[in-house]
Amino acid sequence: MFVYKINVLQELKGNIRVFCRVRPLLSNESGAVSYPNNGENIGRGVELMHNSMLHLLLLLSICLCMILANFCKLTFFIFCSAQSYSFAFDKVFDHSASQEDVFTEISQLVQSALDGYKVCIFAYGQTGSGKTHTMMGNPEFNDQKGLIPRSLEQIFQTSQCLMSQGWKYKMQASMLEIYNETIRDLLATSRTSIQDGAASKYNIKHDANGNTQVSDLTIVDVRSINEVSSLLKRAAQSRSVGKTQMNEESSRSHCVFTLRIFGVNEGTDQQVQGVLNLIDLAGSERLNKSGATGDRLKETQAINKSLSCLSDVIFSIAKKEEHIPFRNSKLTYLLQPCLGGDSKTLMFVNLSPEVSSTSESICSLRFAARVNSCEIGVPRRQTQMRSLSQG
Ligand SMILES: Nc1ncnc2c1ncn2[C@@H]1O[C@H](COP(=O)(O)OP(=O)(O)OP(=O)(O)O)[C@@H](O)[C@H]1O
Repeated sequence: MFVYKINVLQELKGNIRVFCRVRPLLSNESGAVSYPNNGENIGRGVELMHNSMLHLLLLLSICLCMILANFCKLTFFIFCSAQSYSFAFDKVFDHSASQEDVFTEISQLVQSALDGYKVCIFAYGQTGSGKTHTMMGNPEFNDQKGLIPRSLEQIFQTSQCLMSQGWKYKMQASMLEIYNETIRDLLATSRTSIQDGAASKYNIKHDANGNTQVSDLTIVDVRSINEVSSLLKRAAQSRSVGKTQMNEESSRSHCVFTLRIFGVNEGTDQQVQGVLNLIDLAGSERLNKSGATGDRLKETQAINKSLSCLSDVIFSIAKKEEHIPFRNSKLTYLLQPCLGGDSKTLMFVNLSPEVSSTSESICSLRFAARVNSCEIGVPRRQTQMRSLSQG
């Protein structure tokens, strides 16, 4: 099949792949991120320089002694005090990477959903680090479109091309957010139904094949990119967004877009069933830095709690523990087939390059390194002959 080579490579690996993206500096603060320019980590490595408080205190006391003993050594100690942290992932995009550059790297992974794989791509990172820019971007402008609109365009274009080989596809879209540990249907037709239904509806269930159903969630048949674009617009208007000290337009929820793809080849009777999950997680943030109070505080606590559950799940998978605490939050339970099943899963870790974000970036990178080391099941194509499924 057309992306056979890539599929085989990913199947052999069985790990969650991680791409890192560093956004450009938005303020005139200086940056703390650099990239290796030689060796095997070109294009894969990222380095952060960090002066921790503990480090500075230690340095100050050493320096005081050094001033008394030998003034010249002071500069040497100041230089040595900044610690460098190096990480390597499957791919690192620096501040100059365009939306198109990023999409080019994932386009074949997206395509494999048409081949019958479950594909899951999610963005993780500190608030304001560029997750929404990476996943959604600004769909109104060609050069600013993010992964979600680009992926959908590609899926529709390719499915059209495959018609000449006998393939016919049916696609269904749904979109939800997890806000304060409650699921909201972003494609529900009125705002009331989004809020009313929250408590009692939307139970998450996984079947034996790892296919996820969320009860009562609106599922829309989509036949063209124009139909999907208007759904994305509708969903964007419903999403919980608020202004924080860290981001003018901060996503206060985890947002999950799902496209189910059913394909049948009229010539060979082969059937495939793929899923594409594209997820923009809410950003982690330090309460003292975000200055959150009232509703924002409650949201921040819910966001941090579910991200901490995600971290617990990743730790358990990495350590190959018998019990993986998927059920501890809605987010981890929803992501169970992507993290513990037979999906092709890719995580973007987004970074803010400012010096003031360094300790948060190091936390994100450590988490990402742990995710990268997780071995999940071998990706599996969902395919069968039409006669078998009918009989
Ligand atoms: N690669 C980039 N190029 C240009 N601007 C960017 C890039 N990444 C992010 N930005 C800008 O940085 C700001 C914050 O980005 P964004 O809203 O995507 O962050 P976020 O991680 O989704 O934050 P939150 O978790 O608070 O929702 C936005 O103004 C966005 O347009």
